[in-house]
Amino acid sequence: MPCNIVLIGFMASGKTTVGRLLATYLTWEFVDTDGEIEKLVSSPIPAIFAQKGEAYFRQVEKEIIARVAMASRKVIATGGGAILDPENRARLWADNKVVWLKIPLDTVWQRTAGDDSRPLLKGSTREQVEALFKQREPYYALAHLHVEVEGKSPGQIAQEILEGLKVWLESCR
Ligand SMILES: Nc1ncnc2c1ncn2[C@@H]1O[C@H](COP(=O)(O)OP(=O)(O)O)[C@@H](O)[C@H]1O
Ligand SMILES: O=C(O)C1=C[C@@H](OP(=O)(O)O)[C@@H](O)[C@H](O)C1
Ligand SMILES: [Mg+2]
Repeated sequence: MPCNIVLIGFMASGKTTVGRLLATYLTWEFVDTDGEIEKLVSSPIPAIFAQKGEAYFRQVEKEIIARVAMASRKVIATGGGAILDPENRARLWADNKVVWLKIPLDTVWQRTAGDDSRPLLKGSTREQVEALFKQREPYYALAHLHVEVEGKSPGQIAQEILEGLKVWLESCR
């Protein structure tokens, strides 16, 4: 029976950072779908986008999600665009708890200034990123638990997730 916590949210909301910490608190395994993609393709994300394109990246992302969503007692950090695909959503939501790390767009911008690791931010204007943000928000809002990240440390956010999922977590022990 899958019993995973899935972190979703816009780029730089802290899915990877908070997910890793949350997994240590729970003594569960941590999986980052972007990390799994990089391992499978043996290439960093910017190189995958540059050499093979976004469509290829999404195809590999989908394969990885099909695999990890069936795991058990794992904290799964997704990439910010993973929830756009309806099959990904069906797999991530099935028997798992999905948590939205909700970040203001201004904070995304501050956190990623000078960071070249996210091709969709690097190659886009602020207006384009804002459009992506608004397009994705209704899908993030489908999460079981919404956590505002602004002004909180990764540890505080991880604690808030533990508190919010307390009853469900009892059934996963
Ligand atoms: N709660 C937080 N407060 C301040 N900085 C954070 C917080 N969470 C993450 N960060 C920083 O923001 C950046 C993006 O975090 P990351 O975990 O990679 O986000 P995501 O996986 O959602 O893209 C990193 O530099 C990370 O250290
Ligand atoms: O939002 C997106 O479409 C993407 C988010 C990235 O992950 P993070 O959300 O961890 O930055 C990574 O999957 C890729 O660059 C595409
Ligand atoms: Mg990440």
